[in-house]
Amino acid sequence: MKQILEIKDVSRRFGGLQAVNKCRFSVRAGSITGLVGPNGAGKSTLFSLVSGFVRPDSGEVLFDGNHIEKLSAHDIARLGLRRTFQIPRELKQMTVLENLLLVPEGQFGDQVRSVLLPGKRVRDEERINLQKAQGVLEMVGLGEKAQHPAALLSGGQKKLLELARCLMADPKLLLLDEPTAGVNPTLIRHLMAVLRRIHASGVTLLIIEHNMTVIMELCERVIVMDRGQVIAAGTPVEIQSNKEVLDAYLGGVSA
Ligand SMILES: Nc1ncnc2c1ncn2[C@@H]1O[C@H](COP(=O)(O)OP(=O)(O)OP(=O)(O)O)[C@@H](O)[C@H]1O
Repeated sequence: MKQILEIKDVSRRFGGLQAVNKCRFSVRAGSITGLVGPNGAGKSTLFSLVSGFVRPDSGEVLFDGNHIEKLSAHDIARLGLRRTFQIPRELKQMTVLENLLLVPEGQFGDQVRSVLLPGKRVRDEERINLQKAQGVLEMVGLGEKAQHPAALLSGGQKKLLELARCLMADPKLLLLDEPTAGVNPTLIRHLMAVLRRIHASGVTLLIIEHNMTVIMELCERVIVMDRGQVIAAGTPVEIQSNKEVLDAYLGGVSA
């Protein structure tokens, strides 16, 4: 069983607070894995450590067998590991489609050599990216909104746009930070269908989520963190009846 992500004894301290403490787990390639835990457990910090936005104090992170713990966020993203944030970061002044067209890298049109290359090559690339963006917007269900200003999307639609922006980069692994937070129940069903579609297209998903219905329905395996550490891992059913997990959520006061 190939592991696409291996987190080995990763730690990070903020002043006096040990936010992540020798955290250790793996994510199987091709899986949908959940990452859960009470508020402040260190889940988002762990995402930042894995995606290069925050540097670990110690420990190793391997993506597709390669060490990435010292790489920049930009380089990690280029390898095919992308993340979303709890609060989407769309470019508000642009249309939904323009938000996607900004993502592809190394476009001939962006480079000095485009001046030297035949215009057809630039136009061909623009046409390919446009087709890709339209396909991605259809996939997430935003096809009708392509020409809308991103600022006018609902909270749930902004989450879909952020997903779409990630998909433009052809990720192998997507880290999703609370994709359903602030999303209305109807759109949550749609979002879950979209996540299944993304997964079926070959992308591995690691999802931080407080909505247990989403975790139970989507994930084959769940990792539970508390106080910066992994305290349990297993199937959603196993996790639900795990005493340590119940204690962590209830603040250690369960019977
Ligand atoms: N940049 C930072 N500076 C100082 N403390 C931080 C920083 N980032 C996170 N923390 C602290 O680290 C701890 C873990 O936070 P983190 O956001 O990773 O938890 P979480 O499990 O994602 O929580 P939630 O489910 O509420 O989002 C918290 O106590 C938080 O206040």
